[in-house]
Amino acid sequence: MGRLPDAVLSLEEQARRAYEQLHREPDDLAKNVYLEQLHDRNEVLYYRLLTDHLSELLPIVYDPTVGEAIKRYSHEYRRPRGVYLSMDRLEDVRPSFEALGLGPDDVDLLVVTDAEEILGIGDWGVNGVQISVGKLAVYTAAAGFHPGRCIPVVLDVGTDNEDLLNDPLYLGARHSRVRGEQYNEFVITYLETVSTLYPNALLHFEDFGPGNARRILETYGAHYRMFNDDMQGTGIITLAAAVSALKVTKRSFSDQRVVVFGAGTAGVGIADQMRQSMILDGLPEEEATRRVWLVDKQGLLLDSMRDLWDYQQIYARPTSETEGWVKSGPVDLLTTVRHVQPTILVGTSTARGAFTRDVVMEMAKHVDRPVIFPLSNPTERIEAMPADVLAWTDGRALCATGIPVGPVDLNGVRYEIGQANNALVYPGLGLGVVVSRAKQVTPRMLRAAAEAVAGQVQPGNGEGPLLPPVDNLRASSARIALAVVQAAVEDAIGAAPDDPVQAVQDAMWQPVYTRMD
Ligand SMILES: NC(=O)C1=CN([C@@H]2O[C@H](COP(=O)(O)OP(=O)(O)OC[C@H]3O[C@@H](n4cnc5c(N)ncnc54)[C@H](O)[C@@H]3O)[C@@H](O)[C@H]2O)C=CC1
Ligand SMILES: CC(=O)C(=O)O
Ligand SMILES: [Mg+2]
Repeated sequence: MGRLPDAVLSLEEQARRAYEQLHREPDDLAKNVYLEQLHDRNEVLYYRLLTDHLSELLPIVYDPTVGEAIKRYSHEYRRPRGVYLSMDRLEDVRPSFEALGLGPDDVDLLVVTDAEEILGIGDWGVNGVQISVGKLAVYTAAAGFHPGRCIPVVLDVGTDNEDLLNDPLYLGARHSRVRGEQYNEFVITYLETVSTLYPNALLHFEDFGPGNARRILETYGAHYRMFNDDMQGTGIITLAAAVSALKVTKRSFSDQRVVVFGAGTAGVGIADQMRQSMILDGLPEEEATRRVWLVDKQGLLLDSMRDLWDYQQIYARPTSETEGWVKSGPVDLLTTVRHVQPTILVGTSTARGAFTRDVVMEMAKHVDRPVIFPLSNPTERIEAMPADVLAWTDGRALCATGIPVGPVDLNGVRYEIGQANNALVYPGLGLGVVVSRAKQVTPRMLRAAAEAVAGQVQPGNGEGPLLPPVDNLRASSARIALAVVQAAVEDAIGAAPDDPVQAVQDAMWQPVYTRMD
């Protein structure tokens, strides 16, 4: 008694006050820290704010500010959030989850990272837990996942980041990154534990290094309900943006030549989706593979190179094809563009500014409407800004970016830039998996999600965005979820609810206080 002021505020009034407080924070990182503290103090209020101001606050709790928050995590740390699993204590994996007190039907989703390749900023050890937290915030705000039914997880396998290892405040295991058998044992222990304790949950993998990301998905994807966001989520959101771009150019996938710059987890995931779409459009497999060119640090990937990852090899070009392209040394991006004359250029390289004026103008010489997607995150890694790309091409380019970018005004025309970030698709995809209780995430479900995204935009002559706006993410996620439920039923791995539209709505949690009578 006597310990509270007299007034009783509604959730809306509290949200107004929190919004005012947020706006007094001096910069985006401070806003992120403020919101995380609110998240700890009052989860419903946090989500009310996030849901009501999604397009404004998504860049604060998620991409690009989350990158800064991850770098600063051990210094800004206030309270733990999530499950921290250490490679040095395998025996603690199961008890760590059991201690949450959640039963087999209480969990819909786990997001896990080992933080080897966080966004485009590399290895951030245990700090990477914030990418799991950020991805889950998007799941809840964008698709109504109940926050009490989701678990963020970090696999702390050590770090090779010298700054962290030598930072007295670093919160993770203070040794180099463990690989090989011991790493595999850790991952399988995680998979077995969570799939036994929470048999209906979707297992989302985020920001693993390129070798592990693909190997884990390929080895275990058929046995667990799992999804790799960087490979599959990025692949399908980029595919959706490409489908929209082709509505403008009025061409089909079978006419495309695709150059992907940065042939890692995201880049090859995108290449795979593009290739698959060409095959569906009627190209023979071999021909579809030949329509994709990968360029990485060593230049255009060639079959004579001995240092290629196994997943890059199918796209390696015959060395003979490039005869006469260069006097000596690697075939760089500009030379590749000059000879290949791509219709679509994708950037997943983390190399800021790599899509130079020369590269873009060379591409625009050969195609009327160059499709250019600089997808690297965060802002300091983007290959080119759409304002430059549009100016260099006199408004002919069709752009989408990984980070949120405002509209570009050029010669009296306003161009809206779609955000080709997997956040625009994974929440709806996940909701569809949960509603259908699908046992796996199949190619048909992925493609259904991409088509559901692309079906929501009318890009006009290219001035409209290639992807739906973030403001409308809840409605967009519901549409994606419906399409995914349908695809799961067609694949006979999920159940059809009597009324799928209502089932999707019912599954979406709303940030409101529950009555306590
Ligand atoms: N928009 C979106 O939804 C997503 C964007 N990304 C972004 O894509 C980028 C790559 O992410 P991941 O594929 O997960 O990383 P990754 O490490 O698996 O792949 C990066 C690739 O780029 C290559 N690379 C690095 N510097 C290069 C240079 N100067 N020239 C050519 N190639 C270079 C690396 O060798 C590697 O093969 C990051 O910036 C990430 O934020 C990743 C996932 C989703
Ligand atoms: C968006 C995302 O998943 C990434 O940049 O890694
Ligand atoms: Mg990622």
